Amino acid sequence: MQKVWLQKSPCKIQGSKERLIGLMQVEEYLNNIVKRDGCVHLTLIDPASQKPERAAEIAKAAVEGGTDAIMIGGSTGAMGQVLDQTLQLMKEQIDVPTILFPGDSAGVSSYADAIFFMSLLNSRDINYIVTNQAMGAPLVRKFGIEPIPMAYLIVEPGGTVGWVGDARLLPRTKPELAAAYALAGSYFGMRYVYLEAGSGADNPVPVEMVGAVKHAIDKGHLIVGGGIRDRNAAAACAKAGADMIVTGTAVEDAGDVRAKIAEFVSAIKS
Ligand SMILES: CC(C)=CCC/C(C)=C/CC/C(C)=C/CC/C(C)=C/COP(=O)(O)OP(=O)(O)O
Ligand SMILES: O=P(O)(O)OC[C@@H](O)CO
Ligand SMILES: [Mg+2]
Repeated sequence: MQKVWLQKSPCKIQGSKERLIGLMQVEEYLNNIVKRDGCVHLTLIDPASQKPERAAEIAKAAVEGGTDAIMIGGSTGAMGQVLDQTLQLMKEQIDVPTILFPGDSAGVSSYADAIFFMSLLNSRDINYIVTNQAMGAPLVRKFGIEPIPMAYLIVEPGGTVGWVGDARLLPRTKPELAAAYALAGSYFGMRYVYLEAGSGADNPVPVEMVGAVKHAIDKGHLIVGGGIRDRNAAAACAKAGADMIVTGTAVEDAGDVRAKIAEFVSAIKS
């Protein structure tokens, strides 16, 4: 596919350096792939898990395997310089968008193209609902990063991110609760919903829940992640209504990153 997000004319954003991409363009790029292929594949890379050079290699192999964009973030570990360096090296190797997936305002880097500007709607902690976002928002503006408004919902078991984000975990057997939160997010104007089982979860979000949430948000876009390890799990989520699939651990653990990504990509794209 032509890289629509790179074709746009340069756009000057107040207070930031000139960038090749402007507001809305990564979101359009992703949405166009959903229209074209039925589903997007996103590779999650945690900058704290390896050296920047290795992260750039993984990103390159992921793009060769057919991933559509790179998400970068982690719920624990250092960000700052490591995040900046990781993104800088990645940008030399890849030609797909880089999207921040931040745990707090320290996860905002000027070297990314976009940010999932998310609120953890089922958190008990105001910091994860709005305070971290308020601390990060001026940086997003200053750096000229494209914010993509997103409702982040954590489902049992929730993993590290469930604990860090103090989530009142959505029960796996209650798709209607997840759908209610997703609907609330869409009424707040969030165009994306992310259903998260937690990185490394034994099982992904149940397909019944994926279907119920997709039905509730209608034209909104649904991202599903956590515990997706093989083509069957990825295909089941896509078939149930996920517009985008995230894989992190399976890619980190893969001997052959390119082949592992190709497995996911062929499973989810029509
Ligand atoms: C928009 C801004 C500036 C901040 C958002 C702040 C929010 C809502 C954070 C949600 C909670 C959180 C800690 C999210 C981290 C996102 C993430 C990278 C999860 C994946 O991390 P894991 O892989 O589960 O955890 P490890 O990093 O421990 O591997
Ligand atoms: O590491 P995995 O299990 O693929 O999970 C990815 C993502 O949903 C975590 O935020
Ligand atoms: Mg992780």
